[in-house]
Amino acid sequence: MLNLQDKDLLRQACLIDGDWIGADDGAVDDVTNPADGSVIGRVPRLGDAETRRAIEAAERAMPEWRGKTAKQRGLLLRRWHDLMLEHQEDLAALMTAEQGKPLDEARGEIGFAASFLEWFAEEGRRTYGEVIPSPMGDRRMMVVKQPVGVCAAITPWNFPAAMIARKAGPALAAGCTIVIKPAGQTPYSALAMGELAQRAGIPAGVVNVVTGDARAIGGAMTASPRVRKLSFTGSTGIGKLLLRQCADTVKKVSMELGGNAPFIVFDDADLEQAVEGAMLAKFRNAGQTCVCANRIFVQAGIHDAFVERLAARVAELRVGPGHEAGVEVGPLIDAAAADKVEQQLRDALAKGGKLHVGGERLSGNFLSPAVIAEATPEMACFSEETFGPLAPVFRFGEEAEVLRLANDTEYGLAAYCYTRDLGRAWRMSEGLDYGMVGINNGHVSTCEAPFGGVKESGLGREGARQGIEDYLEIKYVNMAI
Ligand SMILES: NC(=O)C1=CN([C@@H]2O[C@H](COP(=O)(O)OP(=O)(O)OC[C@H]3O[C@@H](n4cnc5c(N)ncnc54)[C@H](OP(=O)(O)O)[C@@H]3O)[C@@H](O)[C@H]2O)C=CC1
Ligand SMILES: O=C(O)CCCC(=O)O
Repeated sequence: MLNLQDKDLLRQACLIDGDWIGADDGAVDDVTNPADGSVIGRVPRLGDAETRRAIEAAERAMPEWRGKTAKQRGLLLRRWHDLMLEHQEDLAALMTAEQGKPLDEARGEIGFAASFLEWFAEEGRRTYGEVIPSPMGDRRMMVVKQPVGVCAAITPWNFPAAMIARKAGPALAAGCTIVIKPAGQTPYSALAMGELAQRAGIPAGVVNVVTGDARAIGGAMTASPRVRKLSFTGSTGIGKLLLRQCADTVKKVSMELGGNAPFIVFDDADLEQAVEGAMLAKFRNAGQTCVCANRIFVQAGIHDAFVERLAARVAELRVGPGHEAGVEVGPLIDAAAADKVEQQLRDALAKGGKLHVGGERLSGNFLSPAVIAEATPEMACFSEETFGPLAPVFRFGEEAEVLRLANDTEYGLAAYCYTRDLGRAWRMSEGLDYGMVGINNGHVSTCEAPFGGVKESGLGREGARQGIEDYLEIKYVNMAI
């Protein structure tokens, strides 16, 4: 099934210091296709010792890499970007095989991933310092920005390429080197990116990719005083664990963690626009994005029409293996993910939810996308991240009430609001305790904008001009003249 034009993009070894290596003890992990459980291949199961060697390689590569000009680094990043687009079809096929998302979405993600390399190739040239007006006549004071040092990145399976590019792009542009640990379910996209980084001419040791034992690799990364920054995307639980582990060496950290996005539709919203926004915000990547609409709040006056229209649109969604033409919703990443969504569905139905469409466990990891109305805050889907194709609709009355409900969560990543009242749009965007707000728009992610959350959704921002700051240290220089 996996018939790549460029067979060398299927790498089954790890990239350390420019060499493709296996585990010291030869251990490997199977990588399976979530659509049918078939084994795609095997990747090395590295641990502590190999990770420490990767960190040492990254440290050795630092002086030469940071010594290049931002423009020189940018040219190499740009070449990496071009190669990703040149190999978009193969990279998308690899991603669909290991992650399950429809091929069109996978192609889109490769473009999205490459956009971060291009953006930061350019942004690296704009890491300006400043001159401070001195309070003393014989002193000059300035601020310069310098690369933070060796970085470590731990990334999830839901966006196997974009989450790597969003970290490696700014790290490399800033003059840092990096050791990347992709999710166990989706190593091939990461290894193919490593291969393309090499072909782009990025020197050995600047980009290293290690697969294997998450605890051992994460332990080596966080314990090492050589690693000066950790950037993590994944669950809030593992994020907290890594934060604790980073405390001993006081590393800089970026954390992009879970979400529980409210999607709010007021009576005055454009119904069609709101439904289409909900389709995108809820069912993209089978509901497995951290910015997915988790709770859909609809005002009483438009509620029934919205539910009816949403259910009709959801019934049209084509579910199936991602490589089949026309498929819009692929499998969930694994059985545990599908079980979790099913549990939330059962819980909602037991507590009075009304199922309008879907909700069946099809074969394997496939679920038919579901819409439940009459959802209430007592249901698990109100407080837990669903990460799957289940859309619970909550009815509300007043603006103050929905704002309180929307903010009633420990998460604070993305929120969406549909209204044609300009004043309300401002009030809601200011009142929502979230890092990102979509107004009349169900898709906010782009390389030009700062992506990230507040509260337990994380620390720091990725993308945009802010995204490179997390990879830079500020140095203040005071000179007597
Ligand atoms: N914010 C987001 O985008 C994401 C949120 N999630 C949320 O998390 C839930 C569970 O998903 P899951 O895949 O388990 O997410 P995890 O947080 O467990 O995995 C994310 C990454 O962390 C790694 N990891 C896991 N344990 C450790 C550890 N002890 N030390 C260092 N690294 C570690 C994983 O490696 P390995 O794969 O090898 O275990 C993976 O690379 C989802 O259902 C969803 O709710 C999940 C993914 C992305
Ligand atoms: O789930 C994430 O962590 C990234 C979401 C990217 C997107 O919205 O496309």
